[in-house]
Order: sequence, then C-alpha cells, then structure tokens
Amino acid sequence: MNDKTVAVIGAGKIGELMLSGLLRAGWPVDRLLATSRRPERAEELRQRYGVRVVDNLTAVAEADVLAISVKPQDAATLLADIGPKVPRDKLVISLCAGLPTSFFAKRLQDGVPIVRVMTNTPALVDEAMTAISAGPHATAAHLSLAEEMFKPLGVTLRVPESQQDAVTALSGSGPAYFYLLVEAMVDAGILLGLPRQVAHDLIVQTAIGSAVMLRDSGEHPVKLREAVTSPAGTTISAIRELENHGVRAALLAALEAARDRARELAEQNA
Ligand SMILES: NC(=O)C1=CN([C@@H]2O[C@H](COP(=O)(O)OP(=O)(O)OC[C@H]3O[C@@H](n4cnc5c(N)ncnc54)[C@H](OP(=O)(O)O)[C@@H]3O)[C@@H](O)[C@H]2O)C=CC1
Ligand SMILES: O=C(O)[C@@H]1CCC=N1
Repeated sequence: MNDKTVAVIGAGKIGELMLSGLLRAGWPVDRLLATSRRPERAEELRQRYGVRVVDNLTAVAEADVLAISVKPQDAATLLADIGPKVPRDKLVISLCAGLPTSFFAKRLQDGVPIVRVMTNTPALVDEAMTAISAGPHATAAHLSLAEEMFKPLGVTLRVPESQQDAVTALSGSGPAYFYLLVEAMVDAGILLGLPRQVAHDLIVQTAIGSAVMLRDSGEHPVKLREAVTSPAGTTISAIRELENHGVRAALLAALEAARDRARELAEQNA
C-alpha cells in the first residue's frame, strides 16, 4: 500500500462509503481525512471511524489526494474556496455525477492532475462498480493510485471520460433500479397472498442467486432466462406481461433520461 493521505471532501453518503471501505481494506486511519459542512456530521464521522475531520483548506494542505464527493450543485462553491489553493503535486479525484474534468481544470491551477470516478453504493459491502477516467494531467501513476483506492471497494474499470455520463446512468444509478424492482416484486408477493417478510426473503435471495450466476456462469443473460422459461409454463406468462407493459422500452428510456440528466447537471453548473 502506498503512503498517501486521502481527504474525502464532503463526506456524505458516498464519501462515508469511501472512508469505511478504505478502513476495512486496512488503509491507516491517520492517512485519512474528512471534511463536512455541518459540525454534527463531523462529530458523527469522528465517532464512527475515529477519522480526523478538518476544514477544507486544512485537508488541501495536508492530504495528497482530494476526493471531491460533494453534490454537483455544491462543487462550484467548494472549488471557489479551495481551487486556487490546490498545489500541482496533489491528485484531485472527482466523484461528482455529470461534471466533466474540465469543470475542475477551470477552477484549479494549471497542471493539477484530475481523475474522474463513478462508483456506486454497493461499496458498502465491497461490491461497488467503479469506473475511472483520466482527466487533464493525470498520468498512469495517478490512475493506478485511484485504482488502489477503489479496488478494495469492489470492481474497477477504466473508461474514457466521454463514457462517464453513460456509466453514471448504468452503474452509478443502477442499484436504485434493482431496489425498485425488488420493491415492486415484494408488493407482487403481497398481492399473491404471501406475508411481506416471506416475499422479501424469496426475492432478495433470488436476486442474489441470479446476480451470482450472471457474474460466475459466463453465460449470456438470454441463455440464463431461457433456462428458466419452460414451454407453456409460468415464466413465459409473466414475460408476456412484462413485454406488454413495455418494461424493456421503459429501461431504455430511463437510462437515456439518467444520461441526459448527467449532461444537464454539467450544463447547469458549468
Ligand atoms: N449517492 C450515490 O449513489 C452516488 C453519488 N455520487 C456522487 O457523489 C457525490 C455525493 O453524493 P452523495 O454522497 O449522495 O451526497 P450527500 O449529500 O450525501 O454528500 C455530500 C456531502 O458534501 C457536503 N458538502 C457540501 N458542500 C460542502 C463543502 N463546501 N465543504 C464540505 N462539505 C460539503 C454535504 O454537507 P451537508 O450534509 O451539509 O449537505 C454532504 O454531507 C455527488 O456528486 C454524486 O453525484 C456518485 C455515485 C453514486
Ligand atoms: O442520483 C445521482 O445523481 C447520483 C449519481 C449516481 C447515483 N446517484
């Protein structure tokens, strides 16, 4: 493990997932810093993780890596404070949806390396999907450092920055789509007369089993679905309804909308 100090700037939901994941992976707590806007949040982070919570400028001065995990709408205000004070020997990692690395480059001194990352909430169980892109001045060593930070939280992949809005629509927001499906299927179980807890347990384990098969069997999802779908059986009756209700088209439109929203966030916060 390297000897870098990482500051999570704006340790909210995603920032906390980073902190806790790095600690689980053995990152020394004295090489982690966090910042927060609210004193009660700072206290919560200190209590929970024993991490030092400092102000943004102290984090800039002391850390080698600045992981920006504020909302895209808060990034300009933050950068107005810290941007001109970030020296060129630091690495800035943005976790912000939508914002291109050019947004940060404009607000930092010329030469500060920037990496853009899109991760997701399964980081909580070390099953995140994290996509990493080089921005201005980011070298192979900077990308490796970003990978070293996110690998313990799950799987990492390098993508060109031009793909990051699509990545955000698929894997960044993706957990929410699966949770919504589970919620709807549990409700369907209620409709069919099952107790809520039974419906929940059936669907959660079915989701886990299906996900592990998708990952480990090496089979195409169509093959896996065909193996469940017996001639004149139950599954095809359900699939006819899913197709009748346009679930496939809804997913195409939904992910396109998420991608468009990422673009809009960039335009609104340019
Ligand atoms: N949630 C998710 O699943 C994912 C989110 N992201 C991205 O991660 C980023 C954070 O999202 P999320 O964690 O959900 O949001 P949160 O609102 O939970 O976290 C952002 C945190 O930043 C704090 N903050 C804002 N401005 C400042 C500042 N100037 N100085 C210090 N702290 C500040 C906020 O404080 P306060 O509590 O006062 O608001 C908040 O605690 C976003 O850019 C989002 O696009 C990326 C992938 C997945
Ligand atoms: O909804 C959002 O904007 C953030 C980015 C990806 C997941 N959550």
